[in-house]
Amino acid sequence: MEHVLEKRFPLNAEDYKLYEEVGEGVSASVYRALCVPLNEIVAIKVLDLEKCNNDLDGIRREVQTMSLIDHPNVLQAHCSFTTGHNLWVVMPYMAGGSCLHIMKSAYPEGFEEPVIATLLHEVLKALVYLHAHGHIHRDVKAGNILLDSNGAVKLADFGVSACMFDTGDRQRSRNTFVGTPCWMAPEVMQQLHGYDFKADIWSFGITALELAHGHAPFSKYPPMKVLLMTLQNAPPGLDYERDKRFSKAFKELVATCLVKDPKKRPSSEKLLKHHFFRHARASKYLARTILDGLAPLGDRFRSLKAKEADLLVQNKALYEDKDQLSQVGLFLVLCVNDCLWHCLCKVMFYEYSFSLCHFSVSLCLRCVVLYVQKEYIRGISAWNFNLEDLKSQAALIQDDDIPNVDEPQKDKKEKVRSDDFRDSAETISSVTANHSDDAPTQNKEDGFNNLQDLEGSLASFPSKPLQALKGCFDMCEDDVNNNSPRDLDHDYGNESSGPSSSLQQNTNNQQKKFPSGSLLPDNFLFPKKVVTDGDRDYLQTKYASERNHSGPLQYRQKRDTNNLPLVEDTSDGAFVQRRGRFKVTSADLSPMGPSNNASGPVVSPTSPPNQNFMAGAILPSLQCILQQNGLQREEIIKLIKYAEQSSGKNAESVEAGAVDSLQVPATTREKELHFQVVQLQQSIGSLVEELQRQKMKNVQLEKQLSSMINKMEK
Ligand SMILES: Nc1ncnc2c1ncn2[C@@H]1O[C@H](COP(=O)(O)OP(=O)(O)OP(=O)(O)O)[C@@H](O)[C@H]1O
Repeated sequence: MEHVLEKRFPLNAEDYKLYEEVGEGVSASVYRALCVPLNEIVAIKVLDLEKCNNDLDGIRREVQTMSLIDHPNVLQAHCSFTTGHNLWVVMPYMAGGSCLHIMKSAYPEGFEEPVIATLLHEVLKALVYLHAHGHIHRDVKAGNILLDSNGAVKLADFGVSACMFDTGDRQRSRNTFVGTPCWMAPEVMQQLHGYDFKADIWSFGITALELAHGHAPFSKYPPMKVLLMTLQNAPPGLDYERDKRFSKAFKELVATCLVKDPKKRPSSEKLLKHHFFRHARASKYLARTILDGLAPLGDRFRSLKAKEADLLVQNKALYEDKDQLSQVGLFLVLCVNDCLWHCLCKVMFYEYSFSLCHFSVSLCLRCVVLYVQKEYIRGISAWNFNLEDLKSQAALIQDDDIPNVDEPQKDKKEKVRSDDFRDSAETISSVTANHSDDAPTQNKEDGFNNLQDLEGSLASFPSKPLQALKGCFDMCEDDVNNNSPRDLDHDYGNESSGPSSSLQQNTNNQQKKFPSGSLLPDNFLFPKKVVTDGDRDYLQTKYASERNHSGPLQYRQKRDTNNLPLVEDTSDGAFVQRRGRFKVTSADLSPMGPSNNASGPVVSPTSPPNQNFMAGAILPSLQCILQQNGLQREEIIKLIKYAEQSSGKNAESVEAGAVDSLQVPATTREKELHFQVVQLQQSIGSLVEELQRQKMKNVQLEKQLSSMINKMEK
């Protein structure tokens, strides 16, 4: 055990000399510094309290936790004090930096297995210690695993940790929706029964995959999609084919951690005995292998930051160009004849046929384009999305991985080239739940397609589901309560110390600061280039660091530079492009229209060849607009169903009514739906309140019961 506290670090800013910046997180910048009286190099995390005033509770928790813990694998704070409006947390300087930064600098494809085993072993020891002392870390990820120059590994960042021994309001924080989406356990997202230490085991499993691949599963997707994918899909894992370089033991370890039912996950203590850790070496091994030859941390940090800043500039320019391009595209498409539109409609909006088909039948092209434009704008305001966020969410998500990167494990024989974001319904022949016997067979076509599942998932959120989702994952119950019609604190004596920020505040903060995972802000567009790998063309990120190595609250937006189609496989089925729920085949894109659709309108073969190009420019925009609209429509139907059910009406007639209501003219329909949504929000609000009240009663009753049992036992 280290006994650094005995050294008595001074509590005065003048006793420290700040050197270069070595890290940046959502809430803080970290500097290398010299503690002058002790002549010791330290790291100082500087938090601007004025900027963090919505999360003082989190900061207090972090500082408290960091000063009380004492384990060689947990980053302990030497001391902390305020200076001006800043809080300084003085801690040991970890000269190797975080595993994430090491990967970004030198191992973009991830580490070798012995390195991973060694890292994970050390991290697991930290978790065993934390769990034994009642702490849930809640943000285990490569960005929070720090290495010292001698290879020592420490788990850092207790900003969102929680204590299992907390009671009252602090206990409620265990039901809080915090963490980083890609690493977040399903039960943390679901908010059904709260969660415990096992949430860290899930994040540990995701971290294992992150260390193996250089990025976490789903890291390229926006948070909302990550949530849905985590909840709906079979857990991610190491792929039998793609991850051949990894041992069976490693695959098993990952599979053991990534089981959806937390009860079926092992405890950290049990996991420590897993045979995979027989491969673990002493931490010095890390110094020899991954740290050797690396530039000093400050330099690495600076160059990563510069590289990402460059990308930001490039992509901003590209994005602006692209905006202009799509305006031109819109104009051009307006000039294209209806015939082409009908063809495209069939191709692109095939899956929306139930509600959108009539556009292609009865509306002219100009109306369609105007309609989708209007819907797009309406969509933004209707759900009160931040425009940039919405653009990101709607961004055409492209698989920049070699196929099956993060695909859930499947039985080798039954493995189809399915992926939630790759597959269309017809390509899915079977998907077996992987190691998790509770993981149901999934509809993996798209994270949004299974209405029932989605409904279930969303219904389980503590407050307005969409708001919970778009709250960017750092929302606590207080935020929720602030949005409910009545203040729960009134009923339950809240010490009101929790964050009281609105979602908007969170979003704003997030735009100002960049999480540790990345040195860049949100809403940042990444270019991809088409590269050729053997006989397969695919879009590749320009830099490995383009992925969403996000800290809490962050996600990355990805777009190709020029809307080039993602060529996944030009052989069977000739998939040219698959984005979200859409699938476009090369046949579909042919001027003859989709060959397998006899009823589909046919484009004149004499159509000018540049029509496809023009259409290509506009298709992606239309795709995302319609995707958003489709989602919103589904949400509205669900909300209507939900409210009607809760007021005792017949669900079937509601659904019929909801669908019928989609057929009436847009303005009337909008008004009606809007009214119903307001009503629904109100009734959901009161249901949530009631649920919370019952939960609290339950907790109190449980406490009374256990104290009675205790008394009786005595
Ligand atoms: N003691 C340390 N020594 C060296 N580098 C550090 C140290 N502590 C933190 N860092 C670097 O600074 C980055 C940000 O620190 P930290 O994670 O504590 O900030 P944060 O705002 O809580 O970040 P986030 O919540 O985004 O993970 C880390 O990812 C790491 O690269």
